[in-house]
Amino acid sequence: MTAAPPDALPILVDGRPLRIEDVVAVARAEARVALSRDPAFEARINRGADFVDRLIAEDGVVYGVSTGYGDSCTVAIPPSLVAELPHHLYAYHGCGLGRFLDPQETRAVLLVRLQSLAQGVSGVSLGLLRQLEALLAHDILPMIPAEGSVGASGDLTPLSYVAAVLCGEREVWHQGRVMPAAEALALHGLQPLRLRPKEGLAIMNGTAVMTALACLAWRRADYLGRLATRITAFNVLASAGNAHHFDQTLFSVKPHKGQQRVAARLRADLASDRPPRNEQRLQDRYSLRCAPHVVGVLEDALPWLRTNIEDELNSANDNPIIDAVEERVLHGGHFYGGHIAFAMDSLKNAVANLADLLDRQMALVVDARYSHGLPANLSAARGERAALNHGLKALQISASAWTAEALKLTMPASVFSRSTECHNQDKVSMGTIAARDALRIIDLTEQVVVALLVTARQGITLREAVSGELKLSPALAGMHADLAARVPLVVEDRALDVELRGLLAAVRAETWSLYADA
Ligand SMILES: N[C@@H](Cc1ccc(O)cc1)C(=O)O
Repeated sequence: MTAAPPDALPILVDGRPLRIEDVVAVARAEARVALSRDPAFEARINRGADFVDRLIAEDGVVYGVSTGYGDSCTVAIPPSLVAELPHHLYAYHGCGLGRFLDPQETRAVLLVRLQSLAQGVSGVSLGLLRQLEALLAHDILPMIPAEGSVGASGDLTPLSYVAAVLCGEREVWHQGRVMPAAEALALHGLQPLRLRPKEGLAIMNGTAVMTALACLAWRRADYLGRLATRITAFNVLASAGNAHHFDQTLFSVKPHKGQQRVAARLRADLASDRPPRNEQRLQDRYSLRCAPHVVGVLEDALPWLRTNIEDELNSANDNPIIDAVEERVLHGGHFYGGHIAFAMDSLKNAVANLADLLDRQMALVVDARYSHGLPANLSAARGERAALNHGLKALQISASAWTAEALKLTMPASVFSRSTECHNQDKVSMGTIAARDALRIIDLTEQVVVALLVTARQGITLREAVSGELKLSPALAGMHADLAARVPLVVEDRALDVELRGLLAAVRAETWSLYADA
């Protein structure tokens, strides 16, 4: 993937709120970023940086500007060395390890940091904002190691890689390869920055990495909730289940709005109207009957998760905050990512529960004891070849492995706060770890989802073979036909991994439009 096309929609950064969708569009290179050229905006930014300059000249001492950082704030830096200080900040934080953020994640980080600095209270120059804009415009992506942030004092270590690249140091991903940052800047006629006194802290002392990852996780979780709902509908039909578990009156007495929406989606998919006075089969197992109660937890959480994520996205999450209007320096802890930590720990739980729900549904549908007439392992082989073929047996085992791994990762990260940095940072959020866990759980849940898409493709066809043609709603018929085109019916045993990877790519691309209700 490369930079957004020049005619892509611009997302204006001028200090006004952005939404998760804006971050996702920039991450996916579907939109480009335009920093405001409005003179009032530019004046507001310059005023902050000018105030910091004046303050140093007039007062001599400003935390993090003419002192050491954090616990070292009692150390005064000699005036002749102050200019070197911000470069030391990113230099000694260059100790990140682990995987590198991928291009989508990195673009999201750049935009999220730009959005925070554009609030105009971080005391940075317009030149710094423009350099961030230029990295996005030319798709010059700092190689950012994912590990090494405690998520308070923000994402100091990973963001040191952004600071260094702005100054022409360390490495970037550009034009399909890793290259020195200086080379990439030169290719586009960009000058490395020389950071002004407060600018190292302003770039690094914030929550941009965890917030960027949270935006991407939220979007994928939203789609997973929809997929889990659609897959439940397929499994109800494949296993000759009871569509009336999702009855409107039934859900009118349980007022969770998201849960009601999931039930309504299932009603629409199953084209079910009023249940008869007495059902032939009274109650299906919980993984089918309680699907709205499981998917609904995510559905009801998504709006408040959005609020938390977007409030962080639109915040000045830096320290100190520079109030150039009242001419004050406000020392606080806005780099503390507690809301993102809690949001991501919660999202982990809700998404892993989707994996668990779907894994249990698959266990029912592949088991001839519970599937009401479907062949064992959903094998389509007939006659003497039936003995030879094992259908989806291994796929169900794999789905259980992916589910177990997702569930294992739901341990909250935010409760593992440690006192660090000589007890200055004695309570920290671990929000970046929570966000990374959330993404991993989402990866695993997407894998469970594609196993279930193969199950749905197989299960619906085999139900029709057993019970005659099903009257599928147009949405289900269309999606089943699409799945059938992607995955030929499994009759003779075959390796499914290539098809599964194809389905994974389709999930990541949000290929199927699912539910226009919200
Ligand atoms: N985040 C700390 C500053 C800090 C920066 C870098 C460090 O290595 C340590 C601490 C504060 O604002 O109080």
